[in-house]
Amino acid sequence: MSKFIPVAPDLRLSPAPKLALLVSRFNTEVTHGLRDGALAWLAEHDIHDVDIFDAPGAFELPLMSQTLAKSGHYEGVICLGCVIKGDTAHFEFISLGATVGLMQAQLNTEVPIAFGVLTTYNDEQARTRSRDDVHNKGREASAACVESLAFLRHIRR
Ligand SMILES: Nc1c(NC[C@H](O)[C@H](O)[C@H](O)CO)[nH]c(=O)[nH]c1=O
Ligand SMILES: CC(=O)[C@@H](O)COP(=O)(O)O
Repeated sequence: MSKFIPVAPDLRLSPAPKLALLVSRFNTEVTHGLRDGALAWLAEHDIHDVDIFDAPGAFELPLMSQTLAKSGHYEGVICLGCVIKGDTAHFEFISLGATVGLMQAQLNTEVPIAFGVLTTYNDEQARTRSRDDVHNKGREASAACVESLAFLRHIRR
């Protein structure tokens, strides 16, 4: 018979993990909202040991996050960014590069790398996902990173 194995139901980990938060400067008014949401969620879960780094844009996130993950200093990396559709195909390439690159980095390093990158059709969609409320996607990225690393701790113990 199958059984459900809850690994860390309340996501309060002991010892608390050290994390890296990598924040794209492109569309800063949005990415800083994501950053604040991510940090708020972490603080609510007693995670305070977080090093914050800037990235120029979403396209740079894969290499920079892979380097952070490989450094051995961090148990998880949370990437935050915002790509908003413009007039050209640029949006598709940046979004695809970031998505595929972050997945590759996560699998290459076996360190959780959260994808907190908005890929929206307009400014309003980006604003509603980066406000100081429960819909903030930075909060979601922090939760995903911590849940993944709780799982990895449990399986690798
Ligand atoms: N247009 C957006 C970008 N573009 C910049 C790229 O991410 C990159 O920094 C540049 O191509 C140099 O390599 N970045 C975003 O994060 N969001 C955008 O909407
Ligand atoms: C991510 C984008 O598409 C945007 O910043 C670039 O705009 P455009 O396609 O109008 O050059």
